Amino acid sequence: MDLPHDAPFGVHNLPYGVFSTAGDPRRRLGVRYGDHVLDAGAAARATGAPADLAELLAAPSLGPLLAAGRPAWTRVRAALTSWLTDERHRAAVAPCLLPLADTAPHLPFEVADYVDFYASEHHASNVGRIFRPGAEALPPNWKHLPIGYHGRAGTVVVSGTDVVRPCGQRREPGEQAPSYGPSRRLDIEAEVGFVVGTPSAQGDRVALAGADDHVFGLCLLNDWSARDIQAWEYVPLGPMLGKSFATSVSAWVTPLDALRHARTAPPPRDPAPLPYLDDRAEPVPYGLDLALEVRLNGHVVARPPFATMYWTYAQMLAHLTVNGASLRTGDLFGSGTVSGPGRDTRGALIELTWNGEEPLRLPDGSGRGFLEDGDEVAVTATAPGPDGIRLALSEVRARILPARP
Ligand SMILES: O=C(O)/C=C/C(=O)CC(=O)CC(=O)O
Ligand SMILES: [Ca+2]
Ligand SMILES: [Mg+2]
Repeated sequence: MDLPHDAPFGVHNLPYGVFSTAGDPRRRLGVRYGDHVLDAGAAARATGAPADLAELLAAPSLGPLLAAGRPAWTRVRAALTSWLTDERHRAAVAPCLLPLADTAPHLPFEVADYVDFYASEHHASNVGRIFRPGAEALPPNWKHLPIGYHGRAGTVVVSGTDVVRPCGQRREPGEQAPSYGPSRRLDIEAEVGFVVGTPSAQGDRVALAGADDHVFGLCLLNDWSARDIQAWEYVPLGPMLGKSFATSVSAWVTPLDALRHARTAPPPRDPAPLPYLDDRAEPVPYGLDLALEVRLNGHVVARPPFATMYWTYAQMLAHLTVNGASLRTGDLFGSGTVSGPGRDTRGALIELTWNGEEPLRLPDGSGRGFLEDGDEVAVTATAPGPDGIRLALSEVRARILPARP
């Protein structure tokens, strides 16, 4: 099957996922190729791939490939490229390409630990002003370390899974006591999620230059946030039930190897961070020029630029492990909401509508401060590829269902 050279999910991209079909409910590893999915295990068998590669690709999850480490990632990617482009393999591989529309996506890997950072200066400043009026927009530690919190790995769901409006305690301004009920301020957070492959030993630290030995790739992530539950519960220990009810990730994980052309210098840091976070002398820049788009009911409401993120994934990983905490295969860390400087580049409704005070107008004439039942949110992104082409990151999309009675 031939795809144009500049296809967004063409041979320069090759994101990984797990799928099944109506006719075959077994979970299988797939590689997205245009509007098709390559059944990777079947392709390995059809092409007579080396036994170790074939075994990694025959797994029902990305886990074994993630754990196999960077040399295996490189070999598998080279093999996939050759199977999809080399005349010798095309006839054998053709039956392994299934229409994407005939496949059902599953969570591509078992999420081990989930951490969410807070790495956009614009986002942190905006929510600081909203949540803490009268105080400094950024807390005093913000420019010295990538702030984050440990989230709930078990509620990470794959794109397309509906999200039920959470219930919880909330206290609105002016109310004396909290009440229990459905969140009235249900929000999105458009983020990039980084997937850890190679584990690290407890006690070890991962230096900036080690990040690419551990990080396999990335997905798009929506950290659903119930702002009313959050605001009441999170002082002083941080997010809990306001964010733990669901976090959505895209079905396809883009390998870091596909994003070589998206590498860019992060913004200048002032003050200079401590040496373990100081990336000024690093040979490769760890910033990534990803252009995100957020759609609400099909209508673009924001275009957040990932290149403006203050902290990079290498700094987040260095910070995560600087106390000797170990990494496990399948660890997922979110960048934090991606917001740029402009109003229409903000990755959360709380910023786009300034806490609901300035509702968005949708083309159907309705307004939105926060999400309504039935709303559908999709986050997509593109990145520079070779020869000026743009690669696509797979979308993360979900619809809001009413709270359970
Ligand atoms: O500043 C606060 O009090 C709250 C911030 C957030 O809710 C953002 C968060 O979860 C981290 C992020 O996505 O940037
Ligand atoms: Ca978040
Ligand atoms: Mg969440």
